Amino acid sequence: MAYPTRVKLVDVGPRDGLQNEKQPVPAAVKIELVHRLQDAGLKEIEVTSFVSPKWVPQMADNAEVMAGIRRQPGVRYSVLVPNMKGFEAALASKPDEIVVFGAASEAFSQRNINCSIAESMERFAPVVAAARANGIYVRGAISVAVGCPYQGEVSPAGVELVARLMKEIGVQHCGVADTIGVGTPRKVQAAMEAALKHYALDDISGHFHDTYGMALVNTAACLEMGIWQYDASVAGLGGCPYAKGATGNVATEDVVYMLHGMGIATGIDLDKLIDAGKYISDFLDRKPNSRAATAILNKRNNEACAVPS
Ligand SMILES: CC(C)(COP(=O)([O-])OP(=O)([O-])OC[C@H]1O[C@@H](n2cnc3c(N)ncnc32)[C@H](O)[C@@H]1OP(=O)([O-])[O-])[C@@H](O)C(=O)NCCC(=O)NCCSC(=O)C[C@@](C)(O)CC(=O)[O-]
Repeated sequence: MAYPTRVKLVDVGPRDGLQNEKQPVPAAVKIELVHRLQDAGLKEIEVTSFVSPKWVPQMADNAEVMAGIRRQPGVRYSVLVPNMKGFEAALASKPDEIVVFGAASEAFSQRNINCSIAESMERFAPVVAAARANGIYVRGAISVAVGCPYQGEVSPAGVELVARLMKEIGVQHCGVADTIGVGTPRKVQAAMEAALKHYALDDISGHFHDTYGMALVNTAACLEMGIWQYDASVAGLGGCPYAKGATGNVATEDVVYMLHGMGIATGIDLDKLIDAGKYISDFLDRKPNSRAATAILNKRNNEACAVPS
């Protein structure tokens, strides 16, 4: 299949990226990050999650962050929701999209959302119905689609099962997530093929963490299948609090650099995106975890230091 000519990237940095940070990140900083991402051309931003603050304290300011965003026409703002309590709170903040998140392994489902896969679907079903009744689009995320920190290998059959269950309860989009970044191209393609048994190509996305440095090559493998929607996190922020040892998501800057180099449009201004990544990295007192951002920031510094002849 030919590569897509255009790719949609969802920046999950404000949510997936920051949820695991130990230091408090003020709502104002999260809001500024969202503003910088939309100014860089991101058309979908995963802003926060309406989960239990006892489980993920960093997202406790969800309503404040959603209320503080200067919404830009054409940009979609999504939030994670695990149950009806979360949905009711999220609804008041007017998201364009909600994300219900299940897992392809029983062990991860228990650790992450404290219930079995079957129970998670029972919880999600009324959430999905209520969201759709309110005109809110529903994405589903299938975590640990190629490997689980508690179970080990995850088979494509596990992904297919969760994709089928999500489809049956009315989830409109299926995100296939390599939560701990253990996937390699053929394994990731097999997980995608499993999801494709229940979702159309246009309703599937990839979400890759970069623990083993495989996220870009896995993205390229999915591009070969025609998959044109991906999550990524500015400055490579992130990690799931219930997937110890996993590093951040693939850096949005690296994905944009690769796609533009392949002649694939994203609508994103790489320089502005790098500035957004530097903004949040400076706040967190670290360097952006992006090879492309590091190279371009070094180039900028060298140019600034160059002595005119
Ligand atoms: C799902 C629960 C809530 C079940 O947690 P539980 O303890 O089984 O829930 P419960 O219904 O028994 O309620 C216990 C307490 O939590 C409260 N509660 C219950 N629900 C909510 C809510 N929505 N918002 C706020 N509070 C809530 C509830 O009111 C009660 O409060 P208490 O009476 O003790 O004071 C919990 O396990 C949880 O919050 N888990 C979230 C874990 C999480 O956010 N993980 C990271 C996101 S997933 C991810 O990062 C992966 C992804 C998507 O990026 C893709 C990938 O890479 O894999």
